[in-house]
Amino acid sequence: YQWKKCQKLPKGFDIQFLCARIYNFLGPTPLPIIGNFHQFVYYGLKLGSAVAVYHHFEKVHGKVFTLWMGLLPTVYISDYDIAHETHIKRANVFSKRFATGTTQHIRDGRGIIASNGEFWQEHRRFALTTLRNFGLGRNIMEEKIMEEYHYRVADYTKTHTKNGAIEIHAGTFFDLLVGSIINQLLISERFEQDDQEFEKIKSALAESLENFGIVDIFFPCWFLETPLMAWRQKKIFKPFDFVYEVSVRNIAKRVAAVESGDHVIEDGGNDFADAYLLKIQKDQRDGVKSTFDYETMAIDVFDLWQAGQETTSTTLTWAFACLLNHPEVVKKLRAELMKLTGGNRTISLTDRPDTPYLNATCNEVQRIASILNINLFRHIEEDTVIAGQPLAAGTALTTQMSMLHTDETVFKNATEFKPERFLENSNLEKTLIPFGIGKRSCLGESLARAELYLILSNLILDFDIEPVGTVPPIKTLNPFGLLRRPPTYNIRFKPVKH
Ligand code: HEM
Repeated sequence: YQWKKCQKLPKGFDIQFLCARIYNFLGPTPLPIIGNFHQFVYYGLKLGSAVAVYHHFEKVHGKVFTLWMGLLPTVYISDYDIAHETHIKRANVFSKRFATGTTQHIRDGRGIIASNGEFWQEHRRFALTTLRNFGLGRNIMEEKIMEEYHYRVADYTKTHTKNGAIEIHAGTFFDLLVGSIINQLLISERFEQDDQEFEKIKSALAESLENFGIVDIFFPCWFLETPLMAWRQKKIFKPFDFVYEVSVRNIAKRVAAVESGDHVIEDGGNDFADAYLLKIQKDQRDGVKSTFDYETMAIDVFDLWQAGQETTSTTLTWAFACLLNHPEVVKKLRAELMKLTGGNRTISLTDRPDTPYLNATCNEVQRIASILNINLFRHIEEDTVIAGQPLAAGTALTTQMSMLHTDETVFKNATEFKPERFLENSNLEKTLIPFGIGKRSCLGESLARAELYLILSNLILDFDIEPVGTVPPIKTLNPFGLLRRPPTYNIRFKPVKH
């Protein structure tokens, strides 16, 4: 690895310079075969979370350090300017997804999250254009979100009212609401409270994501699929298999409905599935070699559903855990929203310029939630230099948002939930990157931002909130998992009489 770097040193580098920088660049000293796994486990047990372990290595080795995951060097960036320089200014080198392990199970290089090259470009562009055509970033999106919001609140009012207030499990409420929004966009279907399939999808995803860890990211997929790893497959693969099965079934149902004439696609269609079928038909008509077929359609839908459901629902569950702990924030929010609406109308996306405190609260929620303990990795295909340090081809690299968002030099008292910090320092927003950075950043950012803004604000405008039982701690349930799960709690929504 070192030899390879020496052979292709960029202009201006010499061996002495390289040696001087090597300790800083390499991070903790790795052992043969296992790399830094043992240090990761040791500090993990000592410090209690993946993010704390990363911060420990950052303190010793700087804002760019390497951990060897077995034989693979993985580089971590925890500085916004370096992240910007690499992911945006030099996007051509830093935009390839590192996708081995479980991400390739089912996908096999397809879908949007784990694909690369032309396939990724085509499918990402298609998904973005299609979602935009169906309203992403426009009024239609707001209408769809608010329709689901009103439906879900009315539904729970009917079934879960106790002493004049709705009492619910927060996670389930946001799961159903957000799951229905993305499902409406994809296949025009809403989930209902007693939907057994939805329950199964949710518990399957929760099981997978709770158990998903370093082994599943870095070990090659073929190895994870061997009988030796059967214990892991049951926990990680099986639940994903079920979610994919549902996607395949939904696509088959739509195709059958179109063929039988029960579903007619008019004017570009009503949802993502319609648009995809039109694209398949068009490519067939034009006789072009196409990567759009029923199988890739099921994988794209599987990717969008997974990426769009769990992330946003998790963030909203974090949001209300924070708000239950901070009634003073709720009071300020209510005052801002009442001043704007007089209690006579709902909050709309066009209110954004007039809701500085709400905007700051959404930012602070995303910072505290930092829903990925471990961000997705990029794959470096050529020798390069980053922050003055040589980097060999074959390295996996990531900007670790969970570290950036808890950097005490940027966000003082980082564990404290304090929306005011974004009002006191307008530069802070720039360093908040919950959706990632660069070409591979989140495809659903504008949808997710709209959901967070509209759902959070309208719930605060319409209801007083109280915990059922004790106030949930602002603490994750799985400090080492990929997705940083929020606490589980029940919440009471008491309608406000305006
Ligand atoms: C609060 C909600 C959300 C958060 C915090 C979030 C965060 C992220 C992050 C951090 C990434 C990886 C970025 C990187 O590699 O640098 C990502 C990728 C992605 N997200 Fe989201 N996301 C959210 C909601 C959504 C929604 C609603 C959708 C779908 C409509 C979506 C679809 C995707 C897709 C398809 C990718 C892969 C993009 C690619 O590889 O080109 N996300 N998201």
